[in-house]
Amino acid sequence: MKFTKMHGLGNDYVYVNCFEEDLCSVDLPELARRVSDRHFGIGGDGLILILPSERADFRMRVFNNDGSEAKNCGNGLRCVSKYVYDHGLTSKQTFTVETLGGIVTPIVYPGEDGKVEQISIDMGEPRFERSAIPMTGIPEEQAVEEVIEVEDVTFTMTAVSMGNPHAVIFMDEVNEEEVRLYGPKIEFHEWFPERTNVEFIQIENRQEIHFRVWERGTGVTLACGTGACAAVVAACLSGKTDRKVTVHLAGGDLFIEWRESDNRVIMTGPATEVFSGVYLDAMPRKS
Ligand SMILES: N[C@H](CCC[C@H](N)C(=O)O)C(=O)O
Repeated sequence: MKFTKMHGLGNDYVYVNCFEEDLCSVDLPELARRVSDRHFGIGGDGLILILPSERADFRMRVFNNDGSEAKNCGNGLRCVSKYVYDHGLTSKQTFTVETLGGIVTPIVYPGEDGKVEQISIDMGEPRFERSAIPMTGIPEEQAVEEVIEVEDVTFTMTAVSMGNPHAVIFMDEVNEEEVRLYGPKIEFHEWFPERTNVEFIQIENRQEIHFRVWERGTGVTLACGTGACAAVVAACLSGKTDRKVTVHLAGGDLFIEWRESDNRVIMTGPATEVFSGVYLDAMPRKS
């Protein structure tokens, strides 16, 4: 199986062009687990498929490294957008990509060599209602600056869906130890029947956020695009930032705007193609 290794600010995935590879009979969750293994496989935070779509120009499927399928992936969308333009699957600089969380609209910006350097993606509107996250166990219809408790420790949390679930935790100071300690406990918290991504944010000023993430189905990653969108929406909703914010992630910066005119979230940042290869190990077949 031919693959391409790409990353968005260090959030790295194994990409397969399914216009060329037929994975219809493959056990995709098992393939994601195998190729993501950084010792026995290719290595990555998961597997992303680039597919034809009947509703958009392309379709993206995302599998975390535990094999769970996700409904959206911001860093993945920027890499898919770069891939389809750089590899000639489209000559358009703006197009549509279907995800399980909805259809998004990337705009790619090629550099002097004609290869895409920056990508802006209209990620659509954030959603807060319980049913959209999904969330259970709270009386309110939305969780905005809700107090969430894990093992006698309480946090202030806002839940936002960007097609996938995010629990944004406001911290006075973000540290890696607390991300690793409390991330999984909140990911599996009883309020989130489908688990959740967990963003820990520290407000630097009205235009900057310090950000770390524990991703559902993967754990600590260097960046999370949908999480950065959710973090800006949560911070702005609480009056802590403006609508245009630079998010400082472990792997680099993303620029996020929660546009007042149409309530849509625009994510801008880079994408990198690292190498291509052929995966020679046995392909897991659907049982
Ligand atoms: N772990 C996420 C999927 C990947 C999202 C993240 N890598 C991004 O860039 O948005 C989930 O299960 O919803």
